[in-house]
Amino acid sequence: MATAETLEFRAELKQLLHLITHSLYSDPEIFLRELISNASDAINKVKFNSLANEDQLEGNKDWKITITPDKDAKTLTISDNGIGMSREEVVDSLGTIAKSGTKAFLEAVKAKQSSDLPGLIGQFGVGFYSSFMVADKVTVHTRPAGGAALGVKWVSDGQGTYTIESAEKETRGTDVILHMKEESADFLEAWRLRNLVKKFSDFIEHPVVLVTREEKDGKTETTEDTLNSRKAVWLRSPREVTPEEYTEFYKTISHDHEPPAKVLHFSIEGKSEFRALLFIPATKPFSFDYEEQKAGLKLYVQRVLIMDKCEEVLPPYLRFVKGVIDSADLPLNVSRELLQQNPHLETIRKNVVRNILSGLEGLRNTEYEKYLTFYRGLGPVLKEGLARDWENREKVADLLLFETANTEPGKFATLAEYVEKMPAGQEKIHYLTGESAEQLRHSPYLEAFRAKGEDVLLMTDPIDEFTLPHLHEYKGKPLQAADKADAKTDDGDIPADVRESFAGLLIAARAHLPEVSDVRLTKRLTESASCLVADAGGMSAHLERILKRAGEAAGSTKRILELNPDNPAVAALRALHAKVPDDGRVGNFVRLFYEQAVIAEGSKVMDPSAFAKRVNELIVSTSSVA
Ligand SMILES: Nc1ncnc2c1ncn2[C@@H]1O[C@H](COP(=O)(O)OP(=O)(O)OP(=O)(O)O)[C@@H](O)[C@H]1O
Repeated sequence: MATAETLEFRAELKQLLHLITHSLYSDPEIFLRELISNASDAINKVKFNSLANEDQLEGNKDWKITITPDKDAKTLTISDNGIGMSREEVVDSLGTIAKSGTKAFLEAVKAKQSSDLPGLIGQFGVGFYSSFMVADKVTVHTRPAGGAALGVKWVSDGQGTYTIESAEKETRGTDVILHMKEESADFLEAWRLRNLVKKFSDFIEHPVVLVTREEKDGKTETTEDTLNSRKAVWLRSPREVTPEEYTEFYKTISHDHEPPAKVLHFSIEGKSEFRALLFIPATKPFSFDYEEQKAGLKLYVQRVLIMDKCEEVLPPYLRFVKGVIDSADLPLNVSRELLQQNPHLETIRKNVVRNILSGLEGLRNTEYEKYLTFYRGLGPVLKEGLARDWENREKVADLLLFETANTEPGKFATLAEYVEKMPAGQEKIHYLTGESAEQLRHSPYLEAFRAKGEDVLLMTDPIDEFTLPHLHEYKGKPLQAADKADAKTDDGDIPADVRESFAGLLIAARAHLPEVSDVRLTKRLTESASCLVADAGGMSAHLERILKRAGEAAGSTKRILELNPDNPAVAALRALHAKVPDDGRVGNFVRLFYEQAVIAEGSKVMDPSAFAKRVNELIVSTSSVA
């Protein structure tokens, strides 16, 4: 049998423990919520396993989580008769940290001011390790089903190493023994524990029992007192549940430190019966950028937890939603494969999606500021639905917000509002993508639309380039990129004589500019001299920049240079070319029109010093005083 071994925590865990033990955590009391939640999960796991193999229970199914304070020994013990852990599981679970984004999270923490740290760590959710906020030593004594000899003891002071040794344990399950720090001694008071369980863990479905011992007449009297009301929140009537109870439940399942923006609590009856309790977060959780986020809800079948993250009931673009589904119809011993084919699941999923989307709509209509905060963080995730949820894409589109050429900076319009304000004769929804709304507002592409009184959506999320094309149209109006070729705004309306007079210049310009696929006249511009447009099916300049930044070999697609024949500079160049076709300046000036257009679309000119030289030559040639 293996004896005591001292092992090192994995590097990331060491750093995390360092942060925790240096009391950067604002809320040490949450350790109790985390440990009770782990104990409850452990009971759910063995309960689930026993569906297939009752031997696992070893006759021990009087489900219970006990909290035992011992003021003399200064310990607080949280015990469960759950699944327990084998030696390997202890090393895997308590010596390493499984969260995928821990490294990135720690990098981010390093870059922040120390005053921001408590909030950040709280949001990341440190689970078991939060014990070290209140204890200077933690002992875990645990064993899985299979007999006392499988017992294992894990001990650590959270400083970098832990020891692990075999230690017989009579009953299956886990004892977590916290050796409390001096300043955390008040967590050994019964009243304190009572209040905390009521506050954090009232809804835990298994009894949370406070065990106190008192010396009376030379004898030790033990009292057991169940502290929680054990009513699963989702099974209660929404009228009976207080906002605080919802919030505490949400915090337990999400690790979020803020209350949710919206609670959706509903039940469906009929062919498929189920209850759902879903939460929409107030902001993008900090961990969203650092951990892989899988969509999923807790799936209960008749109050037994079947799956902690059932992906089948929630599409990936709604992965920010947390919550519970409790179904009456699914079989208890369902496997993931069988589950996928179960028709009830499809009904659940459809209902869940419909309720979330209308919940978001309700939030937008009644609590706009809250919606805005949610949307600023999670709008880009929601937008994935345009591409991924064909059936609901118009509903997703209803929820989107855009700045437009006409909105005040920082204010938004919905697509429905945009369409409502479209003047008679406007057939398409125009949009322009780029880095910032401010930059786009100055774009020459807006000129002709402005002149016609038509508005343009300004899209600044990188994901817009990928998701918007999937929408195709909204309320029967096709979407059209303002910087892409469109028959309406192209040179069709230009009088034949104007075209004829420019023909020579256009031929010369094409010869001077191998980087464009064509040079032509346009009605798109009313003030500027030139702009670049992509072919109808081509890639916009913005998308090309995004792909290049992401290291994708996008290559450069050639765009079309459009010249505004009414612009005085373009007209002057036409006159110069008509008079002296081989004047050396023609090539330079054509290139300047091209470079202006490159700058206007938000890209960089290839050779800035040559550009400056051309401008300077122009200044010299036109500044001579007669
Ligand atoms: N009481 C327990 N019984 C059995 N296993 C446990 C117990 N407590 C912790 N574990 C194991 O240790 C792992 C790590 O626990 P920890 O609280 O750090 O994270 P978690 O519970 O997996 O994640 P989260 O806190 O985000 O829910 C758990 O996933 C579980 O496998």
